[in-house]
Amino acid sequence: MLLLAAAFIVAFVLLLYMVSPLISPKPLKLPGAHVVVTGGSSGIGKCIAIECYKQGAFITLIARDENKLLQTKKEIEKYSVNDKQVVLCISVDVSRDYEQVENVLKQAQEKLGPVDMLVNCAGTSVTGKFEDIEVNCFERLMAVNYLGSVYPSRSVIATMKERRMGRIVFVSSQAGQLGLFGYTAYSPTKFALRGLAEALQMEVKPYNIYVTVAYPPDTDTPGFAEESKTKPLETKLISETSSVCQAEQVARVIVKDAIQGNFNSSVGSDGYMLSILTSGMSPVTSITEGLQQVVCMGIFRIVGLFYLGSFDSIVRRCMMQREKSESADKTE
Ligand SMILES: NC(=O)C1=CN([C@@H]2O[C@H](COP(=O)(O)OP(=O)(O)OC[C@H]3O[C@@H](n4cnc5c(N)ncnc54)[C@H](OP(=O)(O)O)[C@@H]3O)[C@@H](O)[C@H]2O)C=CC1
Ligand SMILES: CCCCCCCCCCCCCCCC(=O)[C@@H](N)CO
Repeated sequence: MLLLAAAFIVAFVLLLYMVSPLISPKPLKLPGAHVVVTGGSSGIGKCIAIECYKQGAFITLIARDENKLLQTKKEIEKYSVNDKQVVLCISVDVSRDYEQVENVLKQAQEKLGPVDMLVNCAGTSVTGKFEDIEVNCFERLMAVNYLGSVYPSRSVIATMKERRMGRIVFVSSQAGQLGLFGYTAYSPTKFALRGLAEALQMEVKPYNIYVTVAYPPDTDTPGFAEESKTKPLETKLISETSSVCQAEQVARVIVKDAIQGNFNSSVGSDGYMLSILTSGMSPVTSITEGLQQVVCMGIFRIVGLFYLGSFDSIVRRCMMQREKSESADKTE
């Protein structure tokens, strides 16, 4: 009886593998492709642009600061693999005005052809206690991190559907998979990208367009350095649970997953566990991935509960420390 059950499971898994080409997309060919990277003038976005350029792509960089854009263009051009490659720079705020974003993307497509891959990486972060964060920060972060990904994506999707091909990448964050002390303004903007990505993927899959959501851990970038200046102690201590990654490494993983059309992109062992644990009703792009989720989810929840316990104790310790030093101040 047991043997029969085992044989049945093996046969079922084999069957799944036989149909797996049906759900696994064909890899995108980067040589000669047009890749647009918002936030391409710094940090993770810059490294994604370099990674694609090294593989023969034509690049459009989008960000606000023109000087930073030009400087990055020069830096990227050092990695050219043929003399036809172009790096185009566009200075625009991705979160201000939809028409403007649509216009500049039209111009970019006139120059470098239709967009094969759009990487939404422009983003920013503010940390602090809920009551200490200015109300307009909640609006600004939602505008830049969320709407700033909606606008460029909406601008290129019609052409991608016509061509029956394309890749759209959203750069979320580990803070888009779980909420942590200090991230009340930032986390929701990154969670929002996941909802957008799931709904959009269901719409565009029949058109052979694949959506990737990347969840990087803390990564050594100018943006991270800026964020660290005002980070609450709790957030720092909790984040130290996982180590800081290099932007080059994060970019390599994101580009690889986007080319393959993987819905999920994570880095490191914490990233792996978090992605399995929070896979919910997100689409799968390989049988192996689905099986890993089914088998590991329960175990990772147990691991996760220990993490949550340690985070709670960090927060409690910091609170008691603060109260102690405050009462010491008063008695002085
Ligand atoms: N570094 C980290 O620890 C992590 C980062 N992330 C996410 O990765 C992305 C990149 O982060 P990181 O490399 O650290 O960021 P950086 O601050 O180093 O770079 C941000 C880039 O986005 C551009 N940008 C910011 N706002 C706008 C805007 N309104 N319109 C157009 N461009 C804009 C910036 O250029 P300019 O200012 O000139 O416009 C710059 O090119 C962000 O979405 C971030 O949330 C996720 C997880 C971890
Ligand atoms: C089984 C479950 C394992 C859970 C492990 C959890 C580890 C939590 C560490 C979270 C670090 C927060 C990253 C935010 C990065 C970010 O987006 C900003 N730095 C942007 O500037």
